[in-house]
Amino acid sequence: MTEHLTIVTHPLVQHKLSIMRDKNTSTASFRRLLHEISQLLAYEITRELDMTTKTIETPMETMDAPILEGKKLALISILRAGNGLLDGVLELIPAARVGFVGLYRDEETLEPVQYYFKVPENLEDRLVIAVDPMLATGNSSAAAIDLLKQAGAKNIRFMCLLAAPEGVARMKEAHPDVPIVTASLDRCLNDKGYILPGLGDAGDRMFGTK
Ligand SMILES: O=P(O)(O)OC[C@H]1O[C@H](OP(=O)(O)OP(=O)(O)O)[C@H](O)[C@@H]1O
Ligand SMILES: O=c1cc[nH]c(=O)[nH]1
Ligand SMILES: [Mg+2]
Repeated sequence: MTEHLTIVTHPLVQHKLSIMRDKNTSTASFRRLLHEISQLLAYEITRELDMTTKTIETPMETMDAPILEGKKLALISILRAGNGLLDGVLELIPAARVGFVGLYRDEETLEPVQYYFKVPENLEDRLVIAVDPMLATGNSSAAAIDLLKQAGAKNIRFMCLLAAPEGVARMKEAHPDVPIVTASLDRCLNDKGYILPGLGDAGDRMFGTK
């Protein structure tokens, strides 16, 4: 991908996102819509995957059919809210390897606190797609991508549902080589680091906590 930021403006994505933003939307609906949107974002983030061909026999004749090239992908969920995007993408790319980076944001400092890290081997040979619905200050995603690079990842893309301009700028400074695919670039952060207009705390809304 060449663009640093891609906003998926497809009407289906935007319609589903508006329902998710509504504070009266239930936990069950929120989770289902995030699952659906994850697949539409996956369609965009995988648009330029490298292809090769394989010779196959159709019932009619022989053909060189297009297939994905290279090693399998690695999908990395930034816990816990990343899991809301993970399953949908994994349905589309069932052979992908999966890793987890456990981070939560300290509510006072807005700095990420790491509690877990487990990723597939040979990250350097894989396309790595990191997923987290919210890019707010960018501290969590920048830290997660630091860890993935330390583990060897070289070709990384980041998928989120909502991005704040502050988070996009932070990512561009820290990781200019990591393209971001999002459903929306929102207005700004509030003084507690929440995205406006946003949708609240994605983890709490999808898991019914708080
Ligand atoms: O860009 P930032 O300012 O770092 O904020 C974004 C982070 O905040 C949320 O996670 P949270 O800390 O709420 O943890 P959770 O996923 O366990 O709910 C979200 O899922 C991101 O990981
Ligand atoms: O608005 C925000 C910001 C960070 N994390 C969330 O879940 N929501
Ligand atoms: Mg998180």
